[in-house]
Amino acid sequence: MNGIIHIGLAGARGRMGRAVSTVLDEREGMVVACRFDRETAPDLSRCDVVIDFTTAEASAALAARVAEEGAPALVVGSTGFSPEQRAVIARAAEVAPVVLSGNFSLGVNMLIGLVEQAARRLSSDWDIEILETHHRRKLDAPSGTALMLGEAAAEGRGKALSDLRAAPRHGAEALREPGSIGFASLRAGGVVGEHSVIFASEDEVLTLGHSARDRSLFAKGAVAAAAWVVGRPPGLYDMQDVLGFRQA
Ligand SMILES: NC(=O)C1=CN([C@@H]2O[C@H](COP(=O)(O)OP(=O)(O)OC[C@H]3O[C@@H](n4cnc5c(N)ncnc54)[C@H](OP(=O)(O)O)[C@@H]3O)[C@@H](O)[C@H]2O)C=CC1
Ligand SMILES: O=C(O)C1=N[C@H](C(=O)O)C[C@H](O)C1
Repeated sequence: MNGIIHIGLAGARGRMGRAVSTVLDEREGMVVACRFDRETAPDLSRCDVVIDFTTAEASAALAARVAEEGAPALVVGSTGFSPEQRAVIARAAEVAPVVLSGNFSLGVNMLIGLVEQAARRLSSDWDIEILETHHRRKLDAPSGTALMLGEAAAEGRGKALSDLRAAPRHGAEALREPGSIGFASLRAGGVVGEHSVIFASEDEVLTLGHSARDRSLFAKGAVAAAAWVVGRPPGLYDMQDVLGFRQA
């Protein structure tokens, strides 16, 4: 490896692929060994790690190849996965190190801990609602970040998100279920990514939130994750691991 980390870039022509490319241009010790897109089949043998911002389907297909070939390491930023697609990524993580995160920003990964703590401390008569706003071209909803925040809130309540997640509200049967966690998604213009977690009792409202100003922050986090994951044992990691938040 001669000290240089060889990066594969999946989704290289996309918004995030271009942002990662720009960060790597300035980064010593890392070179882009190959760029993949919809038409190009990746030559995985040329990469130590692939940074992947594509689609849930494309990321699952890439993970299936890693599961077969045992390499390279993966940093997966795509969102909108089905349980089956997540299972394919978990299989890849049995043979190679994989960092999977719906958000690579430091701020959101701090927020996850704060939300978990608030949900744990505030009694269940505080309703929890999660609101996210993204640009008009985003394919999936709720965002991957909103789901991670929902999982943190559910963990604070000692439950799995699947037990507490409210059905989308629409029409006459939309009354709030006590203890549920609701999600709302807005799509507008060029918004990079806004997330709020609202805790509301009868008398007061606590809002914890994060605002992303530029995609480069996700790109910098993904590049940091790539530097961290190369040489790790196989396993499914996330940004809490990369940032060392899980050790404390
Ligand atoms: N974890 C995080 O911090 C962040 C995650 N994201 C997530 O990253 C993903 C990509 O976002 P974004 O860059 O905005 O989206 P874009 O649509 O701009 O880019 C996606 C890219 O993936 C390519 N692609 C699609 N299908 C395949 C395939 N089968 N094989 C290879 N490449 C493929 C597209 O190619 P083509 O143009 O030909 O369709 C496109 O270049 C989304 O899931 C988004 O939610 C985004 C920001 C931050
Ligand atoms: O699609 C995006 O743009 C983003 N997707 C991620 C998500 O689904 O949470 C992260 C970020 O909010 C931007």
